[in-house]
Amino acid sequence: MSLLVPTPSLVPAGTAVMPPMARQATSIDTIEGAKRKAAFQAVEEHFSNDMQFVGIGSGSTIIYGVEAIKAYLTKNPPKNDRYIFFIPTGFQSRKVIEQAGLMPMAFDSLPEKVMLDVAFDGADEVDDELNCIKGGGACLFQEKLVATRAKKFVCIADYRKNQARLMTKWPSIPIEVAPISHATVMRQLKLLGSVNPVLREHTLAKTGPVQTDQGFYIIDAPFKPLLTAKDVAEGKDGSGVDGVWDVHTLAHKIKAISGVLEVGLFFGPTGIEVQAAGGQGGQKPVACYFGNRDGSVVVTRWPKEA
Ligand SMILES: O=C[C@H](O)[C@H](O)[C@H](O)COP(=O)(O)O
Repeated sequence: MSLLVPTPSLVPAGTAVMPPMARQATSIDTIEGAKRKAAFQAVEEHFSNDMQFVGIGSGSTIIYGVEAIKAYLTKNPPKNDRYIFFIPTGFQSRKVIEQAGLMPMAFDSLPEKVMLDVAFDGADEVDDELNCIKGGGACLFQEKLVATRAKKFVCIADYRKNQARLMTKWPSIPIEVAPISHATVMRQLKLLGSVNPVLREHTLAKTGPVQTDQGFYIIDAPFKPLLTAKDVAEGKDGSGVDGVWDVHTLAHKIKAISGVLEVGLFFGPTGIEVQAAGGQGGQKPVACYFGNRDGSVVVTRWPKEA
């Protein structure tokens, strides 16, 4: 049976509004099963009951991540009734944590020196170097804050998200902007080579632009497929000539536009190195778990195994 990808019941209506081209007809059972399988494997390999602070991302896939954490903790409760605190990346994420009976802690309540033991999240597309596009559900800013604060970031997705380069199947880069600046940011994005950036609106157009948890807007900016660091090392030009960019250069260019709060490109170092790098790109995952149609899970790790 071929149906539209469902809005998960835990996602408040109007929150997870995907860019138009992402709404593809697909088999619900297969995709949801693939995501769930990937989530359980990711949690099995990266979560344990002696952790103290755990980041929880947003979207439909992370719901299975929380289900897997809950299942693990039911079998293996933390010793001495100790709490594990789960740091959400937005409203939906907090609801998912609460509904699982886990203990949320606001990002800005974290003790100053604390690093999260791990942060789990989904992605819209992941390339060969584990750079990610995120923000399909309009949650990229808090996701980047939380990922940047984690000792390791682990991504959970399905096979559709696994591409050699970003912008292969996913149509656009989500960019969170201050409402007053949206028109000027769109003009600047066109100058960078984005052919038709659009202000994301609710499906019901009369309700206006989608607003993020910060009350900001999202612009979805299409670009040509983005070059990886390997492409650049091999001599390909990612400086924007003919609208061809590499991930790092484009992310920095967009972030520098006045009015941009955050760009939905996660790149840069992994783990604790991120702090030294100032957290510019968020961080990319140390591993991404892609659930497949046949029930298998492909794991890509960074740095790549030899
Ligand atoms: O803004 C939303 C987040 O970046 C999500 O993690 C991303 O869109 C993936 O969502 P889903 O798991 O629903 O595909």
